Amino acid sequence: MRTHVVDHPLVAHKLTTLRDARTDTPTFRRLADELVTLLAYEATRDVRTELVDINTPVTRTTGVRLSHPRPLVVPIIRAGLGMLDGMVRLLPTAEVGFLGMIRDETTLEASTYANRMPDDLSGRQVYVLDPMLATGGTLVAAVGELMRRGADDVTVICLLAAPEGVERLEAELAGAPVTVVTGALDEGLDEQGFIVPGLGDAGDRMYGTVG
Ligand SMILES: O=P(O)(O)OC[C@H]1O[C@H](OP(=O)(O)OP(=O)(O)O)[C@H](O)[C@@H]1O
Ligand SMILES: O=c1cc[nH]c(=O)[nH]1
Ligand SMILES: [Mg+2]
Repeated sequence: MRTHVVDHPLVAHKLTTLRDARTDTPTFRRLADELVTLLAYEATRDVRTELVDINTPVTRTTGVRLSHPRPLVVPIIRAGLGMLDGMVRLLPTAEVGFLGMIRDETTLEASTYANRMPDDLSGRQVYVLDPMLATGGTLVAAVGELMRRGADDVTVICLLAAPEGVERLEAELAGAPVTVVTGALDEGLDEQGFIVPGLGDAGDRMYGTVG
């Protein structure tokens, strides 16, 4: 597994406002959307392309276009849904699959309550969207489900990651073809499993719910 922390002043600037407890829900959503396009720029560096001949108004030339099979984008419901529009704006031909997952706030165990994805993911580039990589339980389970369906090229895009979560993914997905792209690697987790300094509960802040 490979981890890439995107070191860019615009990412740091937007993350700072996202973290700020005073940031309201509409602004939080807008910033998450903007951040995913910046992170996706880095995460799609190896997206598969093919050569294509076109005519410009001046001459014939060879360019590139996204190739088949189409990439698959998988937001982890709920909070990951807030990253979907920004991602498909960059990859308009992508197919979208869905995983609904919730972390038990006491045991910190992740469970899946919705699963709507293509059966065969072999040969597909898969981009998983989840703003928070905390203990890593959610993403270990999500990537495991993708690999059971034959996925062999998975990129996870997170807004924030904790070192504990990255280490768990490295341990449990050792040797798996997985890349994690994150806007920041934070200090760690608190006793409730929240990322520190973090931004609180991403889903609640994204959708205006409490608890
Ligand atoms: O790395 P982990 O310790 O598993 O925690 C990370 C998960 O927790 C949050 O989801 P949550 O369970 O709060 O669901 P929500 O998106 O519906 O709020 C977050 O969006 C991740 O999916
Ligand atoms: O800090 C955290 C950890 C898990 N899930 C969140 O939404 N925030
Ligand atoms: Mg939540």
